[in-house]
Amino acid sequence: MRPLIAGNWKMNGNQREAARLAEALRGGAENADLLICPPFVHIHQVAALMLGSRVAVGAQDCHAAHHGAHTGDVSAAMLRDVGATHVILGHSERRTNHGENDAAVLAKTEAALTAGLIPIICVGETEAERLSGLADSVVEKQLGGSIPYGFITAGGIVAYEPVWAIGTGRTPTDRDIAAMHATMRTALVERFGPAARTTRLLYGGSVKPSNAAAIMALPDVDGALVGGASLVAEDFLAIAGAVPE
Ligand SMILES: O=C(COP(=O)(O)O)[C@@H](O)CO
Repeated sequence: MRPLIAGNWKMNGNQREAARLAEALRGGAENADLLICPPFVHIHQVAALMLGSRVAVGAQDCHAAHHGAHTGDVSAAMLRDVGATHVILGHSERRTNHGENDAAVLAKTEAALTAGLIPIICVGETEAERLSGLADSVVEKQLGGSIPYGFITAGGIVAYEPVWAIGTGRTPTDRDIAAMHATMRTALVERFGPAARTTRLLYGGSVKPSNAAAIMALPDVDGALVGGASLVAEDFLAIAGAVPE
């Protein structure tokens, strides 16, 4: 399957910086699909700039409700309306800073699917959980609790992001990444059947140009979710360029 390199811009950039970064990515990449996920306030502008390009635009979160009295929140339908096609859900920063649990991620994922957005569900263990030998069971529980039926056929995506690798410059060994992706594939196929063999499984956590080729070559790694390096166009394109042909 064609890999996906997704950039999570997190809470960075003003309008001018967002436009400049988006323009620099407009040409896309040879061997991978590109997705960029700006902050909510830049999605409309960036989606307009990307019209007619091979680069998709997504959001970093959505509310579970379609509309209503939810001060400060944004619905999946609103995101679709301003040009988003994807939404990241259950990122560890949302789970930690906003207390989101698997049930909340499940509800948001259902809302995203209803609105016609492709969800990217993030899962991953803390360092303490890995050191205790709990990484597999933590990720399997997150997958079991946050993925609804309909996710696989809608092209839903899963990102394995060990919490301790996010923004730290540290990554699991290639062997550990491959093992976790195999675990996730098995869990998805057991639950959803053979269709889950083509579900994209992304790796995220300190992906950069220097380690992208090795990570992208691993079995069951179908792309990357990139944070810091996605804010520098040359680095993001270099990561996309590291995808094997
Ligand atoms: O959080 C993520 C990884 O961030 P890095 O800065 O690449 O470690 C992931 O969601 C991409 O944003």
